[in-house]
Amino acid sequence: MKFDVLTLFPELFNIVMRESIIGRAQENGIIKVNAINIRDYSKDKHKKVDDYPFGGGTGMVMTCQPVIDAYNDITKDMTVKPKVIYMSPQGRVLNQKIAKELSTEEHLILLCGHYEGIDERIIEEIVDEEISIGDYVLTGGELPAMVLIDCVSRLVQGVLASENSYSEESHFNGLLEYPQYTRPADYNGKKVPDILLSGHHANIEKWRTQQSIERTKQKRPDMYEVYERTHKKNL
Ligand SMILES: Nc1nonc1C(=O)NC1CCNCC1
Repeated sequence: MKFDVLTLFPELFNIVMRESIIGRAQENGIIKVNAINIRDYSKDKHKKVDDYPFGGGTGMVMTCQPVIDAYNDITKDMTVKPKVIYMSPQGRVLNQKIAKELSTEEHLILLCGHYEGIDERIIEEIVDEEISIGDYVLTGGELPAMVLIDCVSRLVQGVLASENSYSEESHFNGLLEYPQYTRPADYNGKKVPDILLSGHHANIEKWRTQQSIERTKQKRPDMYEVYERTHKKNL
């Protein structure tokens, strides 16, 4: 899976996306993150990429020309144009279900805004979808793009050790994940639940499912309500 990222700060991606699981997935050729510097496409003699908003107002707006030319350049030889996602607080809020959907795409182009925002005509011209990482406002779209790349990439086959790595995680099955423990079995008098030391896998699985249901009910009643509706008979 390939991510082309249109950004004013490509170095952020070159540093963060070469570490840990995502970095290894890139080394193994399973995913590719290609950051493109929008500023390189500016035709302004000072390489400007923003300007004052028509109608007044504070802050600056990213101009059309560099972004559209960057998009046209990276897609000029593509017969099938990849989906373009603009990271924006106005988009649908990213969740595990959306991440799963996006993980089936071969190629995505992510557009990172900066300043107050981008000229609306960019959205009209090249953007297929806006996605938000939450209802708050950041200084740039780079962190949201990295969040999306991370949560989508880990669902791509071969990135994690096995599918089991995420199939019981929070949000994957509509529940929050059960509590996790590792050695030592007794830490400062805090003991690991005996069931986890029993070696009885069926009982362990039952306990874990019950723990997931209970903590979802307690921490995310909104999620629990959906789970209860769809699993009424089993509860
Ligand atoms: N929340 C967000 N999810 O995706 N992008 C988000 C965001 O706050 N973007 C900023 C909005 C103001 N201009 C700079 C970028």
